[in-house]
Amino acid sequence: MSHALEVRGLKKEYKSFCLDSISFSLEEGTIMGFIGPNGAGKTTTIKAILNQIQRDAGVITLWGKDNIKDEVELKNRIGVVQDEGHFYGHLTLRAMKNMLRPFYKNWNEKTYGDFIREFGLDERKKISELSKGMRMKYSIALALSHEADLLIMDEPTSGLDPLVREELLELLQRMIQDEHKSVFFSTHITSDLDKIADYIVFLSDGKLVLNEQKDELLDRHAIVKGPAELLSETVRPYFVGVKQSGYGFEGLAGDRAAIRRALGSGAVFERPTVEDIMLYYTRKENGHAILN
Ligand SMILES: Nc1ncnc2c1ncn2[C@@H]1O[C@H](COP(=O)(O)OP(=O)(O)OP(=O)(O)O)[C@@H](O)[C@H]1O
Repeated sequence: MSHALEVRGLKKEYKSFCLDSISFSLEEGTIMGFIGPNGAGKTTTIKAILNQIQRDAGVITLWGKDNIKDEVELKNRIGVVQDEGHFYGHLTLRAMKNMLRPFYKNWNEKTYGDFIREFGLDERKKISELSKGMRMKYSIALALSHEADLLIMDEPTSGLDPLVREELLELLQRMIQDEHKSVFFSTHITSDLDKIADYIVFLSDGKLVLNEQKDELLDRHAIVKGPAELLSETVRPYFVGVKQSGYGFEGLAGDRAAIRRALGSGAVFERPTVEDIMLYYTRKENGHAILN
């Protein structure tokens, strides 16, 4: 299996934050969701991959090529969507597109036009006149119009209405039907990942907490509900975190088979969502694994 992206030992230190030697890789033909609470280091990682910030240590390769040394060649193969969007506000959408177009070897004007129509964008408008969602759509239209092999997107679905969000997710799934295309995107909308992600990378406070195939991650864990008396000192270590109420407890266990054996039929076992995983692990990382 070849890798579209490999990040090895990436470090970046700011005054009050440290991206702590993180490593992960993205296989061609797959979608990787990049999650973590505010300030976890997702944007910092994405900026390092795109060589927009200087890293302190580590190696980043795309299809085996160095992201700095081979930057010019690689840029043609990457579609980027970032919140900031490096656009000039005083230009119209058409003028901005005409300015960017010559930088891409495989620019496809028809694909671009189709997206502009599909997203209901008016090319005569100035960039500064766009709403947040429209700006995101414009950014996505540009990123998808030069036959990129890898999309790197920082919260692309934030600001999109539910219908367009759904369309984008479908589009990403269609894109990876071509087994050489891949998608890496950060999001806080974890339900998007339940729908389309193949892999999940989870950062918290600059540290890599989870890096796993989504289905394995969800199969391995279990949401467990039961009466308070079941939650003995012997079973507590099985849990990533537990919430207690007057009626009983709910917790996330990291080993579904083991917790089933330990608790037997007295408890209910459910498949977690990506959101459950993220919430429980975030609390654990913050030292709040047990909530009363
Ligand atoms: N230029 C900078 N100078 C100093 N600190 C920075 C700089 N850029 C980011 N940071 C800090 O790095 C940390 C990680 O920020 P980052 O934007 O990567 O997080 P994130 O996971 O993308 O968060 P969010 O979900 O809120 O977008 C934060 O504590 C932030 O304040």
